[in-house]
Amino acid sequence: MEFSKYHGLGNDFVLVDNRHQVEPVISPEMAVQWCDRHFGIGADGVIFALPGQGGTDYTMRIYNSDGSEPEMCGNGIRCMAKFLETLETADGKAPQAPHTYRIHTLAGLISPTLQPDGQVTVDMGPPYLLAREIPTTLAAAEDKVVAVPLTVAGQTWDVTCVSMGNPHCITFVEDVAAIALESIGPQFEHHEVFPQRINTEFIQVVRPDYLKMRVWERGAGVTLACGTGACASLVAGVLNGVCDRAATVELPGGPLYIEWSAADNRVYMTGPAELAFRGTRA
Ligand SMILES: N[C@@H](CCC[C@H](N)C(=O)O)C(=O)O
Repeated sequence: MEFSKYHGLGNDFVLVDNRHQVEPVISPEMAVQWCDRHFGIGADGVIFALPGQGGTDYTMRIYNSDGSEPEMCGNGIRCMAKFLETLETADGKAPQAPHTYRIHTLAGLISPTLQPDGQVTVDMGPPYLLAREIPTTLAAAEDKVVAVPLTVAGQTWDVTCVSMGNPHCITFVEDVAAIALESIGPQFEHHEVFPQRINTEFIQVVRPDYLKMRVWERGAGVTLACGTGACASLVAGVLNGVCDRAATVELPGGPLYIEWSAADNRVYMTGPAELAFRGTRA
């Protein structure tokens, strides 16, 4: 089976041309094998470019490296836009930048735009802020979860929860480098207050327009970048009054530019996506 390996700031994915059928061509169990960095191709997830639904151009589905299926992936959808550009070019229908794709995801319609400079800007839709939308039991169902105390590993953290279609728990800290992500991350991910598990971001506010972030991803562990996490963190920063509505979010793999528009309440993410290599998997 042919595949392409892409990454967005080191958050890496195996991309599969699945345009001929509506179900992913490999199972979640096979995705776990493909993602294995010693015995497989090595990736944070496997992404399938499927036929569109409900008037969209394409559908994106993704399996995390543990085989679970998240609703959305910000770095992944930038990679998918680049992958589609290559597939369409091979079909003799090369899109001219700026070009916007309408992509159906489990988080609804998401629209990435290929920019003339090679970057991809994604209309990530509105953030979801109510406890029932995250979901979490940290607050009453119709309340927002902003700077709510949560005890993890014997320490109390003031957390803010935001869904970008997938769930995120954000904590603002003095120094992101001091966080023991490998040990604390899994304890957030599997905490009983998060019935669908959670992605966990630690944020250091360098300036109101410049945030540093480290992430523990649900189903993937420590990754070099998380697009939905950067969007959720910017929204959390605004809700806590510690950052501007537009900011650069510096991740271990590099920077993303994020804006939460006051005009339309939607979050916009701009960043790179690169082909690493193509291959064939038996
Ligand atoms: N790395 C992604 C998010 C992938 C899904 C996440 N692990 C989850 O389970 O929600 C991104 O760039 O957004």
